[in-house]
Amino acid sequence: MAPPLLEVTGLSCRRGGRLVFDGLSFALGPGDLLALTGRNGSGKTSLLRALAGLTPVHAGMIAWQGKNVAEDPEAWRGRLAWLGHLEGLKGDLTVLENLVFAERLRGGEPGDRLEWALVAFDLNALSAREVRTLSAGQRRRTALARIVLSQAPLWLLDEPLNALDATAQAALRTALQAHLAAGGLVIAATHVELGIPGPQRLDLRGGTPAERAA
Ligand SMILES: Nc1ncnc2c1ncn2[C@@H]1O[C@H](COP(=O)(O)OP(=O)(O)OP(=O)(O)O)[C@@H](O)[C@H]1O
Repeated sequence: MAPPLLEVTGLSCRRGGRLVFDGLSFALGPGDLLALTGRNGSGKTSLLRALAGLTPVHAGMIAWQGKNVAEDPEAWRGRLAWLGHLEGLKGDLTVLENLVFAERLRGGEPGDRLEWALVAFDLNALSAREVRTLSAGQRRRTALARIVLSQAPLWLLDEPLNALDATAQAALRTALQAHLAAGGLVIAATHVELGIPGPQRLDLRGGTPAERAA
């Protein structure tokens, strides 16, 4: 078995003064998919945000290749691609401009992969449209194209199937499987089955250890 790339140990997170989760530990290696499940408010988004460094952790450690990611937040940000409820796209830029902009922010040039990402999420016909004029599903497809372009080893996805039609869901599954087959890692919060064989599962129950044990 490959050694873990990502190790989460004893992670606790408070939001609004309340403990959302406490003492979470798990480890993932190359090609691992972790599905986060749990009721509304159980802490799935909070865990993804904590992993992405967007929400502070109260206790515990996140390590990548054995090194605490808090020691070099910039390097950590470069290793992950984040898809939240809000896509974080620039409304006044076109689909194409958004993808190029995101790649340049990461210090790269999309090159040939740009065409591939546009085709993968059926965005060619929309590439010159300003993102603010797109439907929810079209915006989601643009955000997913940005994720696959990123070449980040760890994808953190919050309800990635939301707003996607059947064709776009199939495109996402293909992209996820290619990423995992190439040794990438995925952590996805989801209320529905992702349709990828053999995910690991972490069922969040929220609250204090005593509440979780009840
Ligand atoms: N910005 C915030 N400030 C204070 N509390 C928050 C904030 N965001 C979320 N919370 C609280 O943190 C807890 C976990 O919320 P979170 O969004 O992580 O749940 P979730 O499992 O992703 O839920 P859902 O399935 O509804 O998306 C909830 O009790 C929620 O009310």
